[in-house]
Amino acid sequence: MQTIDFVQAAERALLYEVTVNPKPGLVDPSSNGAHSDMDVYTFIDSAVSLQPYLSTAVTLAEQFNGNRSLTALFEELRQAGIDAEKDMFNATKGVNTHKGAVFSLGILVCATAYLIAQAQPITSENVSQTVQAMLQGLSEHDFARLTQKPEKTLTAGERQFLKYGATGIRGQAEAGFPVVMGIALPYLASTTGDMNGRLLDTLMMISRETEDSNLIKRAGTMDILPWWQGQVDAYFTMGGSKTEEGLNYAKTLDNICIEKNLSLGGSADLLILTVYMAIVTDVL
Ligand SMILES: CC(C)(COP(=O)(O)OP(=O)(O)OC[C@H]1O[C@@H](n2cnc3c(N)ncnc32)[C@H](O[C@H]2O[C@H](COP(=O)(O)OP(=O)(O)OP(=O)(O)O)[C@@H](O)[C@H]2O)[C@@H]1O)[C@@H](O)C(=O)NCCC(=O)NCCS
Ligand SMILES: Nc1ncnc2[nH]cnc12
Repeated sequence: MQTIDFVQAAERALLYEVTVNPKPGLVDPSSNGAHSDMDVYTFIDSAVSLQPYLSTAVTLAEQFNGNRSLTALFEELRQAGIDAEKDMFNATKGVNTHKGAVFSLGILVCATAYLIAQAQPITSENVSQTVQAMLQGLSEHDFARLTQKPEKTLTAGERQFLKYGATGIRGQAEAGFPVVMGIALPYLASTTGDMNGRLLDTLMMISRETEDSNLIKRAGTMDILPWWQGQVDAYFTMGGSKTEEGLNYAKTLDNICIEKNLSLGGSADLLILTVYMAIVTDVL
């Protein structure tokens, strides 16, 4: 059986993501992007605050009675995730750094620890299938009674489901994270060069393929998605992180995002998941 420190892998993934630069609209060591209330130190504090929760995700998986449905494992994890969100907000003094990651990374840590506990290999196919089994019926459950919820209390993801039918993070997770497993991880594996460039290009690739509810919320329209795809295509046409022109364009995109108050929080979360998977499958 493989010996993997899942918590360390998850912490590395959180810290690698915030370090990558220049990320358009997002926080990194050279820019706070379109976020006036946080910086890279806020993310370090947030990442460290999640350690106990990530350990709990491993323990829940290891102690799970395999005769029950995996949806029961997710329900236990979700309770722990709600507490972890509070720890995160305490650590960041109320700023939302890793709300999406608490959910998504917790699921991946739990799914990978479960596979090892069941003496199964960690492959993207196995992880994706385990996640799908854990989250079966999630969108239907969460979106079922939204029309009865007071308008003011709706989250960005809930609003976008009602307005556009976009299932956001829930849809992505329930499908076993296809952008991570099918696009981002193979893409990262195919890249060469320095770590920062490889991860920056992977983030840009992810953002091209994702309905990022953070981007849609900030823009106030789904029309932002084709516009953003055009920007990413221009970045890659210039050679991406491999050329000075491409890197300068990433900086230009950061300035455009700051000016338009746009951010790619959902894509950043998917990069965290991709790095986590890359570490536990020896791609990185
Ligand atoms: C399922 C939960 C994630 C809760 O979902 P919720 O409906 O509360 O939130 P969403 O708006 O759907 O988005 C959650 C975060 O997921 C990230 N994300 C967005 N799109 C995707 C995607 N396509 N794939 C993966 N991940 C995605 C994103 O996180 C990042 O952005 C954050 C900032 O975004 P946002 O929250 O929109 O913005 P604000 O904080 O308001 O500030 P501004 O930046 O706009 O100023 C950043 O932190 C990243 O992490 C989305 O934010 C889960 O939390 C859950 O299950 N909660 C418990 C709920 C529950 O059980 N309720 C009980 C009834 S069922
Ligand atoms: N680097 C980052 N900047 C802003 N929001 C994020 N959510 C996850 N990572 C982020």
